[in-house]
Amino acid sequence: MILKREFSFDAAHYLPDYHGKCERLHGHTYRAAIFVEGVPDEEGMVMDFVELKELIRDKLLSKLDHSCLNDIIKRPSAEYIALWIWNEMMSVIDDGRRSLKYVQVWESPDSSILIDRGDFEKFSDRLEVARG
Ligand SMILES: Nc1nc2c(c(=O)[nH]1)N=C([C@H](O)[C@H](O)COP(=O)(O)OP(=O)(O)OP(=O)(O)O)CN2
Ligand SMILES: [Zn+2]
Repeated sequence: MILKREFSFDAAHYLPDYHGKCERLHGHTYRAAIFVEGVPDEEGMVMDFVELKELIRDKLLSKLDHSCLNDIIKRPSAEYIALWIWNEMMSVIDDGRRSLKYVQVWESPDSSILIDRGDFEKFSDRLEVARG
């Protein structure tokens, strides 16, 4: 079974080296979704939605909401934001019985990226995290 929790955050960003309006600082109300695959436990749950909500708040929203994403990720395209979210969440989701299945990030209601484990393994080395 695949469980999903969606959430949103407001953030500013600009795309370095992009030739067009997005190279200038601007903002989005991003939407994102975490998909967890697993089997129901003795309580009948793949994962407790309350636990997932708290992990999203502590691991993601505390850093992303009302941030400038370029302070966190050097090239904050939706693609790289999804890789960053995967990197933050995989260790707290994966426990042998359940695992992170997909991360989806919407930059606008009509534009989103969906990544899976294979994408993370292939492209995580391209993720440049801003430091300091
Ligand atoms: N594959 C990607 N393409 C683009 C990304 C991205 O993350 N991945 N990001 C951008 C910019 O961030 C840009 O802000 C998005 O612009 P747009 O799609 O035009 O969205 P708007 O909501 O600003 O659209 P309006 O029509 O201006 O309201 C570009 N490409
Ligand atoms: Zn943008």
